[in-house]
Amino acid sequence: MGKDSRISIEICNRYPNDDGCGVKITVRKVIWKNQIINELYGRMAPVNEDFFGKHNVKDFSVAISNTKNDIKLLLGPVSFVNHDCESNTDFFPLGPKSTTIRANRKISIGEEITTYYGSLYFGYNNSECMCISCEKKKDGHFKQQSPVQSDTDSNVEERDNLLTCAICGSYFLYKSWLKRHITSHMDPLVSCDRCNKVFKRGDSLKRHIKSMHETVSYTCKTCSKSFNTTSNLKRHENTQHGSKTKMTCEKCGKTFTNKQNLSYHDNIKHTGVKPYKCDTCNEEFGSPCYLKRHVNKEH
Ligand SMILES: C[S@@+](CC[C@H](N)C(=O)[O-])C[C@H]1O[C@@H](n2cnc3c(N)ncnc32)[C@H](O)[C@@H]1O
Repeated sequence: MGKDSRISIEICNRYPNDDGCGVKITVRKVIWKNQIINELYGRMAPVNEDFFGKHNVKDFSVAISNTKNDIKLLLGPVSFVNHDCESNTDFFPLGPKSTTIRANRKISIGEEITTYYGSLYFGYNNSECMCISCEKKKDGHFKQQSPVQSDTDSNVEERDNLLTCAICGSYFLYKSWLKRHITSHMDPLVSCDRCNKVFKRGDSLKRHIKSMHETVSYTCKTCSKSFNTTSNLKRHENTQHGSKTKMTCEKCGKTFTNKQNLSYHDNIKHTGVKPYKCDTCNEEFGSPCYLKRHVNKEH
């Protein structure tokens, strides 16, 4: 980092998984709410569930989103930013493969810049998270754990309408979520009888069989090309046969398949107009998608 940089990189011994050579990013000049911290950019490389079979997740700088099917390796300076469940920045995507972060409140000199990796990075519901907010609230890694029981059926405990996993103490609203979670404590269970690929969960195996071995095909009426899912066919029709006229942004030349997406882009990138208001805290956003992301994270 240059002498005039807003941020600096410092040694951080808080997290055992960093093996004594961890770092953190701190602030040297005040960063105001909504300022984009473009020094901390990153490139995202999608990975699939197989990745976890071959690597220890924590060997990498990995950002995991809220669904197990949308996992991205995050590379570049942003990967030095640690996670906090009440982070002072959010990811600010720059395109499908790159991102940076944006302050969600004022960050004062000396404060650490933190962000939110998603709810699965440190175990389900971040039950192993060691961030400062979890420490203060006695949550994550600092939460009192339920005692371990030997019988799987007795690993289900109902408390105040929430279900608790007695192995790791994570809470779940629905029994089906808890059941699925419990399989994550077990060894790989199921294998595909057609190609011997191993999966931790039955629903992953089902998805695999459907996409790899069951050749239902959807045919394009214009060029007769076949696709294994309707969404792939739809994407092909839109991109190859131009069923939708492309809309071009006059200010930067970026194209969109519909007027609405062009208008969201114009709000966010060019005009700063924010027509979508959060009912709970009145914060305003340039697109419904940004508003939805805010509501999911904050409320
Ligand atoms: C994306 S890197 C962040 C930078 C990291 N401190 C370093 O020195 O490379 C993610 C790693 O940082 C550590 N870490 C960051 N935030 C954490 C948290 N809230 N709880 C536990 N470990 C955390 C873990 O070792 C994690 O695998």
